[in-house]
Amino acid sequence: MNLNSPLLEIEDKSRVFHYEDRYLLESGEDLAGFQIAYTIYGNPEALDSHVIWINHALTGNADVHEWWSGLVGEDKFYDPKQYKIICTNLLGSCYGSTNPLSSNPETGKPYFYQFPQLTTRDMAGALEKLREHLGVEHIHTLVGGSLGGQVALEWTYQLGSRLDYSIIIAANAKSTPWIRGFNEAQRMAIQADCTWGEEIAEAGKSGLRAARAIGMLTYRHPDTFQQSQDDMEEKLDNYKVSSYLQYQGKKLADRFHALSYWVLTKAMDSHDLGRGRGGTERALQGIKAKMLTVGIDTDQLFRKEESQYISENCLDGKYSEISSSYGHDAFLIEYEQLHYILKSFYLYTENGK
Ligand SMILES: CC(=O)SCCNC(=O)CCNC(=O)[C@H](O)C(C)(C)COP(=O)(O)OP(=O)(O)OC[C@H]1O[C@@H](n2cnc3c(N)ncnc32)[C@H](O)[C@@H]1OP(=O)(O)O
Ligand SMILES: N[C@@H](CCO)C(=O)O
Repeated sequence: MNLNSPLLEIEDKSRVFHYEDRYLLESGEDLAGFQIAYTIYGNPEALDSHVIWINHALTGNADVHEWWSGLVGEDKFYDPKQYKIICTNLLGSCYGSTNPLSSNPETGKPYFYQFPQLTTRDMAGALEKLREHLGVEHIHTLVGGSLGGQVALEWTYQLGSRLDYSIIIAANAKSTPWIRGFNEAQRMAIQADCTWGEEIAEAGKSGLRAARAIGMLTYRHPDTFQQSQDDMEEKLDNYKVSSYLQYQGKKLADRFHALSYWVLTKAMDSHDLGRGRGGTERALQGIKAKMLTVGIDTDQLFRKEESQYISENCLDGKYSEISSSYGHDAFLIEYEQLHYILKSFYLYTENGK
């Protein structure tokens, strides 16, 4: 098959996978089945050796060619003419996968606050169920950033030799007290919303605005704000950065649910590749895939040393760095550097691209 044929039909399909059995979670609780929304972008006939699986970050969705448009798309680095590109909406998120607003099959009503705790391991396990359902025997590359990187690392461990390349960007092997602290502060903002506790879809919406504003401070860097949010005129109130954070808070609260935000930040807190596996170093040594970790020099949330730690402890690990004034979110923005880093990695490992 000529994967580069101009006649090749490129499918861009959003689908939903239904897992009907009981899904046991790390907490000991379970879900009475779940669904995962996913997109397959590219050649549906592509061989398993051409499957690229990409995870989104905290508030992303399955439409990877939209939120990572600089890297995924026709004539981009991950080109659907060449690859079968799969992206899911992670379990717990509100873009089509089972989340706290989904109907609980056992009660016929939304879970709301009864939704069980998820861990990154549970989220990776759900991806594994989808892989089995799709009959994908082998994955060429698994990529993820931030929360998506944590889930990707968990799944990398579980996939063993079914995976060739794992690319973990701005993430870590175990959540730090710093990350958990910021997540707790954001959940406190949600809890302070007087609608929190009500069984309505909009519960915690104002709190979510404040939570996103706190989050933005960790996704950017002081230099980003100095460059774009400094006030030129002398003033005593109504600063530019205030309007920026208000805007960002509203923008997220208008497209996301506080209940999902709660569950996903809790999952991020739970992340620990080494739990029950003799610690992170031992778990990392058990990874079979060729590993690239990418740190960001200005990341204040997931420090670059946490990415370095992963590659240093894997049997076949390489580290690269994005230099950016943008901070943590640089992995969603600095396409040119990512292109160079990815290309170098595949060339370095010889058998890849
Ligand atoms: C359905 C979905 O949308 S989900 C999929 C998309 N989202 C994801 O995948 C999540 C990951 N993506 C992201 O987090 C972001 O999109 C990023 C990091 C890639 C880019 O962040 P942005 O918010 O676009 O960039 P930035 O921080 O520069 O802010 C720019 C926005 O703030 C506005 N803004 C900038 N300064 C100010 C200010 N002082 N006051 C008010 N608004 C301001 C800009 O007008 C712009 O608005 P817009 O988003 O409506 O165009
Ligand atoms: N900006 C990212 C969060 C951190 O990766 C998102 O909204 O998904």
